[in-house]
Parts: sequence; structure tokens; C-alpha cells
Amino acid sequence: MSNAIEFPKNFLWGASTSAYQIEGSPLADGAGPSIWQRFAHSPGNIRDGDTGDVACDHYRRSAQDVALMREIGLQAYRFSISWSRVMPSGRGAVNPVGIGFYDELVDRLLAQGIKPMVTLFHWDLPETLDNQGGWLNRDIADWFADYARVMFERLDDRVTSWATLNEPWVVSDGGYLNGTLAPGHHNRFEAPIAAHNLLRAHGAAVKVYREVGKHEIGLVVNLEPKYPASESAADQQAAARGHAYMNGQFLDPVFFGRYPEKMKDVYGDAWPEWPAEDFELIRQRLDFIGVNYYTRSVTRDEPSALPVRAVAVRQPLATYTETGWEVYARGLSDTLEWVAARYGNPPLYITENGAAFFDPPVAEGGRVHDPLRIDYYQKHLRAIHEVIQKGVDVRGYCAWSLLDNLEWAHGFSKRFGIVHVNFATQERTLKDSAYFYREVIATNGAVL
Ligand SMILES: N=[N+]=NCCCCNC(=O)[C@@H]1[C@H]2[C@H](O)[C@@H](O)[C@H](O)[C@@H](CO)[C@@H]12
Repeated sequence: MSNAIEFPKNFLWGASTSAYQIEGSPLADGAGPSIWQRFAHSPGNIRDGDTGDVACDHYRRSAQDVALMREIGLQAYRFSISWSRVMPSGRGAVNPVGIGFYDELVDRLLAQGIKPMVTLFHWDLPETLDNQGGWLNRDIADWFADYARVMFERLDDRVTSWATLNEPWVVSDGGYLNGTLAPGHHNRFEAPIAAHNLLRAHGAAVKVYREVGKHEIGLVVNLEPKYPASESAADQQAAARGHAYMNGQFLDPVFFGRYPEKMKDVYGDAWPEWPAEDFELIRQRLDFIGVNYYTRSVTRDEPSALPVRAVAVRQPLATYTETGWEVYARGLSDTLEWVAARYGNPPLYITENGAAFFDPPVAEGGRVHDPLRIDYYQKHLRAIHEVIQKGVDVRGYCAWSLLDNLEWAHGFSKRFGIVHVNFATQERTLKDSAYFYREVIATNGAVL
């Protein structure tokens, strides 16, 4: 038997981005502001005062960027729709130029044989909805379902793969518990309510899709395996709390219609009683789960680290990325096997995977040498192949990210792209990792 790696015949190879991180022009042509427009323009929230005002200027350069995708040989492109570009007030009136941008982008992609994979919400909530409570207002499930219906009715004749939300955990943890991301709240009573309403909104949108949609819809979650730092009961319990908080908090309600028991232990008096009917809404049948994987956490008990009371322990011999994440490909295979075993082997896409390393400037001849990123991709793709061989139903992979972009509160300081962006000139340059990925796609993994 040859040792050559080969992915399944129809395995889908893509790359991912998100609206606020690449588009720029946040208020152009009738678009309304999102909470990231407000958060980025509030001093101190984003490193170096960076904002998404220009970012990768993709709103104006999308034709050029689709040509780049073609040059790399992408079979799919995962992107998000800016809710407030399409519905400036988040509800009611649709902005024809705004929705037209996405309509045209989909046509451009299809003309190049690239499958659009659309995420309806990637953190950039319309500011007007936040002013009405945003994810803390139970009505947002209806607001989101109305927005989803508009997008399904406009694009489902050409878009065959939809995701409702990107990483609800980050929205709850960063936006409401720790305040590091928009809308910048720091409130342990708000965080579980926001997480719950994100799940309700997800369910409401899937219900609408089952009425009007003809293809597939799923949920994208970030998953991070938690390994106890020692055999002590305290560290084992800390890892279990961290696992429930980051991994089970969203998948258990979606698949089982209930939260992990440990969520009460995490939030204590801040954990509400939930109406039973909410879980009937949340647990809509899904066609796939999108898994975003970056790193693992070796976890120890830390009573002062509220509310989870768990912290990651740095691994002395490991390689770390520029965002301080350990490179640990085994965590991806462990996570995928956990999802398959716990939730009945659902169809999966790896919707994000990648790393920020310190990239050198563009060298003579227009090359950007990023060997650490190539090594990162090689290790993680091999880990995926390993679990596919064991029967885990992984259907595709999207590298994060197509372009260097606005890495949220890190600004432009952290580069995840396989394509380098000179933010002063907007020049794009394929990094060595883009050429590597082109070979991976062309050989369906055989070069790994
Ligand atoms: N500690 N720690 N653990 C890692 C936790 C990861 C949570 N952040 C993400 O997954 C975000 C996801 C986002 O979709 C994208 O918009 C971001 O640009 C990437 C890169 O940051 C990733």
C-alpha cells in the first residue's frame, strides 16, 4: 500500500475570510455601521488605532481577489456577509447596492468554478440592533431570521453552502464576558444570555432555511481540546470546565437540546434557567458542522481565573504562533474524533485553520518566504487525513486566511494570510504557502 496521502475524491479545498476583516468601505453606498465600526473607532480597542475603514479594500478589489483565488486553484471560498451592508438598520429596508455586492461576488466566483460558502454572521452586528440590546434581546432571533430569509431568497439559487454563525463562543466570551471584542461588554451575567440568543438566532435561521432553502446549512464553531496539566483532580476538573465552556456549550444544545451540566459550575449564580422551548428552536437538524481549529490548551486549575477557573499552561518545547497559540496538530485529530464520537459522525468542514507567524517582507522576485506556515499546514492536513482514514466524515478544508487582514483587536499586526497584503499599496503577493497550498489542491493532498 503506497504511503502517499490522498484525500477523498470530492474533498473540497478552499480558503476563508470575513467581511469586516477584508472589505473596507464600511459605510459606502448606503451601508450602515456595525458594532465593529464603532468599536474600532473607539480609541484603545484596536492595536495601533487600526480600523476596518480600508482593510484589504476588498469591497473595491473583489474581481482582483477572485482572480487570485483562481491562480491558487481554490475550489471554494468561504466569506461572510456584512449584515449592515445589506440591511443598514439591521431590520426592514434592504440596501440594493449592498446586497448587489454579494450577488456580483457570487457570480464572479461561479464564473471561475469556485464554490461560494457563505457565513451570515461573522461578528459584525448592525450597530442599530446593538442599540436595541443586540444579542441580549431575545427578539434578535427574529431579526436574524428575517435577514437570513432575505439572503436565502436572493442567493440560494447559486449559493449551495450556508453557515448561520461564525464562532458564537468568541462573541460571548470576547464581546460580553471579557470585553476584548465588540461590543466590549465585561459582564458575566450577560455572556450566557448572549450565547443563548446566538443559538436561538441560529435555530431560527435554520428553520427559515428549511422552508425556502434547497441546499446545505450548518454552524461554525471554534473548538479547542483541553488537556489536563496534571493527573490531579483539580486540573482534571479545570480541563472539564474549559471543555464544556468552549466546546460543549454550543454543540450540545444543537445536537442534544441541552447545555453541558458543567455550565452551571462555570457561571454559578450567573447561569439562568432556560425556557425548555428554546431548545426545540436551537436543535434544528443541520447538514454539517464547520470546525475552526487553531490550537489546544494544556489546562490547569486556577481559582482566580473567573468564571471558568482554568488557565492554559505554556509548553516549554512547543512552537508558538504570533498570537501565542501552541502549534499542536494532534489537537485537531483529537478534536475531530471527539466530535465524531459524541455527535454521531456529522459531516464536517474544517472552515478555518491557520497561523500568524512573523513573515519577512516581500523579497526580490516577489516572494514571501513563510516556511513555518507551510509546516503548520502540512502537519494539520496530515492530522485531518489521519482521522478521515478512521472514518471521520470531513468533507473539506478552508485555510484561514486567503489574505493578510484585520486581525480584530490585534489590528494588522498579525498576518494569517497565504497571500501577503501591503496595506499601504494594497498590493497582493502570493506567499510560499500559497504556492504550497496550490500543489496540495492540485494533487488532492498527495504532496503532503
Ligand atoms: N487561546 N486561544 N485559543 C484560540 C481561540 C481561537 C478563537 N479565535 C478564533 O478562532 C478566530 C477565528 C475567527 O473566525 C477569525 O475571524 C480570526 O481572524 C481567526 C484568527 O484569530 C480565528
